[in-house]
Amino acid sequence: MIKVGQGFDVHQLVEGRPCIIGGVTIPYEKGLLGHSDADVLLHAVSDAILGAIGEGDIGRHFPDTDQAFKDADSLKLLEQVWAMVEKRGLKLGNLDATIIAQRPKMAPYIPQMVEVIAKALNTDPANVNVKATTTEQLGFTGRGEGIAAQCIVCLTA
Ligand SMILES: Nc1ccn([C@@H]2O[C@H](COP(=O)(O)O)[C@@H](O)[C@H]2O)c(=O)n1
Ligand SMILES: C[C@@]1(CO)OP(=O)(O)OP(=O)(O)OC[C@H]1O
Repeated sequence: MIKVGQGFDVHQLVEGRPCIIGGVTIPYEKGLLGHSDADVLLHAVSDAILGAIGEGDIGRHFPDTDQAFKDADSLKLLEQVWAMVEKRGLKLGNLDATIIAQRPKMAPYIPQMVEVIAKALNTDPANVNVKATTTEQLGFTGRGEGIAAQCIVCLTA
């Protein structure tokens, strides 16, 4: 049995916030704005997993109206999402994600992001692929106003 899900998220880039992507704090002049730590990649990963198991999205499980999730560590949220998968006796087949950002340069931090995500999902890093693209200076990502991420996951019995 195979279950697939996809996730997509966007957060605004603003001054005075840390830039946390894939559980890694990236040195940059701006950071992502959100109710939680706004880790756009971990949110896309969480939504893909929730989609695969038919459990809606992270907003349903961790509402942004709940002070409990103010500045929440998105890695902890992902761990809670993954516990729902393990409860169903499923494991990760593979995961593929894309960060859409003009800047900062993600490549130096991607190996660490892969390690973080693989550990949270109790899997070999070989099953986790993270990549990045600019939008060639087009649109909100190209203007550096925000960062987007998308993810697809495959879960197996
Ligand atoms: N924020 C980013 C964006 C891209 N990369 C890497 O650069 C390569 C070229 O990007 P294009 O948008 O011109 O295709 C891309 O394949 C990534 O490896 C990055 O590290 N950080
Ligand atoms: C993660 C949550 C948690 O409060 O907050 P945000 O950081 O605002 O992130 P978003 O992707 O907009 O939606 C999910 C929220 O529930």
